[in-house]
Amino acid sequence: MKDTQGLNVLVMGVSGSGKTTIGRMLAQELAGEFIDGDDLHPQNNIDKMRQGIPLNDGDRQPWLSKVAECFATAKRQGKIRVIACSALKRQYRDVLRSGDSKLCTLFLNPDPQLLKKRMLSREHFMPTALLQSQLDTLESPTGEGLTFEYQSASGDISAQHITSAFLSWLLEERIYNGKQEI
Ligand SMILES: Nc1ncnc2c1ncn2[C@@H]1O[C@H](COP(=O)(O)OP(=O)(O)OP(=O)(O)O)[C@@H](O)[C@H]1O
Ligand SMILES: O=C(O)[C@H](O)[C@@H](O)[C@H](O)[C@H](O)CO
Repeated sequence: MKDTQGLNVLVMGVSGSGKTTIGRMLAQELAGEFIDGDDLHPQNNIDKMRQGIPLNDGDRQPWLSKVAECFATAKRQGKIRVIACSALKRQYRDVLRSGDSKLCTLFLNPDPQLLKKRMLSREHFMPTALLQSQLDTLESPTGEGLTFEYQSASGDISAQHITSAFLSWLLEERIYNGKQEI
């Protein structure tokens, strides 16, 4: 066992997949810090999405660098940090892993109908019309290291249940035991 405490978790998925809800819960359970990646977007990215225009690689690049830097800082300081960030493509996640090569990922992957229902019933800058472009852009992280996927295709599963399943996975995989890196 290492004597340094520290863990970085990426909670990823398309819009409405539950990143903020579950990321916040997870950070609380881990007694760590939560950052919503949406708060790190430059204003022009928010404006673009608000207008119903999907972001492109160039728009996301400075934003991903910021998120990677947040992971790198936590790593240096031995902190526990959970960041909600869509991280839709493999190349985006590679940028994030440049901040911490041992980054753990929770991939939230609900059924598109459920996503649509959730997005229609909330107040948010992201229009529901952008959901399809999010789904089209998504490259599954399955098979990438230190990744746990939660697919709730058969219906809504509580955020608490998903959070607990991820915490159990961290323990089973001997990644983190609630006190320190294993
Ligand atoms: N497991 C869940 N069960 C039921 N409702 C959920 C669950 N997770 C999230 N929600 C609800 O779905 C909506 C979207 O969740 P949330 O904002 O956490 O998603 P998000 O991935 O952060 O979205 P975005 O990236 O668009 O900000 C919210 O209204 C939230 O309360
Ligand atoms: O990469 C992207 O296209 C963005 O990060 C979006 O995913 C939104 O920020 C988020 O979902 C807010 O609804």
